[in-house]
Amino acid sequence: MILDAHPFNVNTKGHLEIGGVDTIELAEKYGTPLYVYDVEMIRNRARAFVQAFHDAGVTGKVAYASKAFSTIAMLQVAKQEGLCLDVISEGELYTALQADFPTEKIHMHGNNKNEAEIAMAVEHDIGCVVIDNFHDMELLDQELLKQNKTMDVLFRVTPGVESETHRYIMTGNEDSKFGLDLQNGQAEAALKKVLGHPRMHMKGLHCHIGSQIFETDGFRAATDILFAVLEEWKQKYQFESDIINLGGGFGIRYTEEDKPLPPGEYVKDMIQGVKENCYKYNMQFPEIWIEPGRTIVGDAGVTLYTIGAHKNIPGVREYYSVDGGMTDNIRPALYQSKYDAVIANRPEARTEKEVSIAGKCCESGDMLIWDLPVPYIEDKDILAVFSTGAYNYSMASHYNRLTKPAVVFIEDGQDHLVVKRETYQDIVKNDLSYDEIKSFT
Ligand SMILES: Cc1ncc(COP(=O)(O)O)c(C=O)c1O
Ligand SMILES: N[C@@H](CCCC[NH3+])C(=O)O
Repeated sequence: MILDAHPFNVNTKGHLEIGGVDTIELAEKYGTPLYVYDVEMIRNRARAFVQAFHDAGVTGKVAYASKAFSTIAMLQVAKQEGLCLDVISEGELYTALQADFPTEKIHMHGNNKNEAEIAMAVEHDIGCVVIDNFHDMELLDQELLKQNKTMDVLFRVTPGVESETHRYIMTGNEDSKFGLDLQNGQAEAALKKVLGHPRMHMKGLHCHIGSQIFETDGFRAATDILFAVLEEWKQKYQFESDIINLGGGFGIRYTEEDKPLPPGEYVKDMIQGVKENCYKYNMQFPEIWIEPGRTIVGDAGVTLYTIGAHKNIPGVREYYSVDGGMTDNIRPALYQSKYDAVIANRPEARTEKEVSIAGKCCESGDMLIWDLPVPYIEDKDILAVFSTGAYNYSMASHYNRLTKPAVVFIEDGQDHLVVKRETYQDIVKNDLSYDEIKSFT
């Protein structure tokens, strides 16, 4: 049964519940589509990563990759759990500042950081900037000079490891827009520029090999490559890395087919890989940093939709449409991602047929789930799609002028609205009418 693959219960009314709260009541109270998060699950994931370092007696930093789901309340949860934070844009940094996130725990990524982003990072004395290319380095240097400050930096490098994942979420391979290339000498040329630099303090290497990865081999391979380079740099430049950042990318369960490792397993294996390399090259043991995004929030999130139109094409397919779609979950259209779902008002009912769940956008590709086993379906049933906590709200759009759904957190058996549903006024608030244009000229 689909429900068995997901950590949610059914209450005495026979309804799906999240953190002890009835999803049907949530749908009635807040409307649909609705993103709902079980905050205890988020906290447990964060704690599992932190605990794994603690258990191993190793200094590690767990930075939540805020791109997965960035809202003020979420970043406050990350802060309460003592995590560090990755941001890749002014908007993500701004959200962190609004959440009063300790700036020294913020790391800035991005393959095209602009002057304003770098200036903001320097102004707020964030923990470090991850240099992705020479353009970054140049801008950072100028800004540090201007503000008369210093900054810790890491280099994001592409180790040339191909992770077993969709091509669009693979990032550690050589042919990637991200990072300084290790093979062709780019990273070494960058190192020469920062060594002994008065304002940039080179702290170590970073790599992120991809996303939704279920085994540890890729991380191990990347670690070996990073250390081989570090050994060369130690010999040539007496450089030793204080930090090794192995990125994020740990897989979660979307459907039964996905077999994720517990967070601690990834960490244990990474630590082992770093230990072996330090021993091999007789190097100091660096701090190990990781950057989980999806694993922290992914399966803690569920999206509730109301089922509307039904189209049966006998012998071909039965479609049910919901009141959201690619605007609140672009992943099936972008990566052919698969999702599980149940009818939240009768999640345990016997399945009778397979149907496909369509969104309401004007795109044939706006499909959320193909061939979902379901019981009988009635108009206005509530569909709960699992594992929508990462890269759904954060990648939402206004296509077809749909408003972005509200976000509700469930904690201690209580529901809290943490992002209001957008209104149509929100949608047009930046539009200028012809009357307004004329008044400017
Ligand atoms: C540099 C970096 N760190 C961390 C992450 C988070 O990845 P995930 O959400 O798969 O853990 C990403 C996104 O893939 C990334 O690009
Ligand atoms: N957004 C992607 C992953 C890429 C994350 C950032 N490098 C997803 O939904 O799976």
